[in-house]
Amino acid sequence: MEVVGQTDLVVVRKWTVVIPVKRLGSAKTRLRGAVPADRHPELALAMVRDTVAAVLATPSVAGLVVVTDDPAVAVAVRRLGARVAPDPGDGLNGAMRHGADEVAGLATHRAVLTGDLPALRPEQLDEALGRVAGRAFVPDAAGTGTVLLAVPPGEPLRPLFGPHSARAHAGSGATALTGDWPGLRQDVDTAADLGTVLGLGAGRRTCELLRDLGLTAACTSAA
Ligand SMILES: Nc1nc2c(ncn2[C@@H]2O[C@H](COP(=O)(O)OP(=O)(O)OP(=O)(O)O)[C@@H](O)[C@H]2O)c(=O)[nH]1
Ligand SMILES: C=C(OP(=O)(O)O)C(=O)O
Repeated sequence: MEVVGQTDLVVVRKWTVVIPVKRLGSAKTRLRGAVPADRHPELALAMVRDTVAAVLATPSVAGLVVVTDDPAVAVAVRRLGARVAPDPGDGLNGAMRHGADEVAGLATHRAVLTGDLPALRPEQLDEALGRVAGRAFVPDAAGTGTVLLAVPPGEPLRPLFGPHSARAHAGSGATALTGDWPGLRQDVDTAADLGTVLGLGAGRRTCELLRDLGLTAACTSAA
C-alpha cells in the first residue's frame, strides 16, 4: 500500500484491481454486428484499453492485473501500466479468482472489474471503492449483473459472475453498493449499450474507433 502525501491531500493507493479479458476472437459475442465484423476485435480491445486507462488513473488504485491469454490484449495493457497474468482456463470466475486470490494475494485489498466499461471515470471508481466495507459489489446499470466485486484483506473473492450475478452476489452475503456512477455501472454487452456509453461519454479509444466508422460525430471524453 502506498501513501502519497501532499500538503492538503493524502491518497492511499490500496486497491489491486483485477480485470479478466477473454481472447478477442471470441469476445463480446452479443455485441457482434454493432460494427463491421473485421473491426469487432478492435472494438473489444478499445473498450478494454479505456477501462484499463481509467482504472490506472484512479487515485486509490495501487495496481492492476489483467488475466488474459490474448497476446494483443497483453501488449496493449502492459503498455498502459498493467501487469498480465495467464488465464487458468477455468472460465470467467476462475480467471477472477486466480487474479485476485493467487496473483494479487489474499493479503491485499482486491477488486475485480469487467473489461467492458469504456465510460468508466476514475472519480466514480474511487468513490465506489471508498464505500467498500467488507465483501461488496456494484450491480450493473440494468441491476441484474455485476460490474465490480471487492474484498478486504484475508477474505477470498468468491466470484459468482454470470447470468443474474447481482442476485447471486447478494445471496452470498456481499453488500450491494449503488451510487451515481453511470460510467462504472454501464457495461457494454449489446449495440444498445454501446449507444448508451456514447451518450455518457465513452473513453478516447472506443470513441475514436466509432468515429472512424462514422458511428458518432464527436468524442466528448478526454480520458
Ligand atoms: N480471462 C477471462 N476473461 C473472461 C472469460 N470469460 C469472460 N471474460 C471477461 O469477463 C468480462 C465480462 O464478460 P462478458 O461481459 O460476459 O463478456 P464476453 O464473455 O466477452 O461477452 P459475450 O460473448 O457476449 O458473453 C469481460 O472482460 C470478458 O472479456 C474467461 O474465460 N477468461
Ligand atoms: C458476467 C456478467 O454479465 P454480462 O456478461 O451480462 O455482462 C455478470 O454481470 O456477472
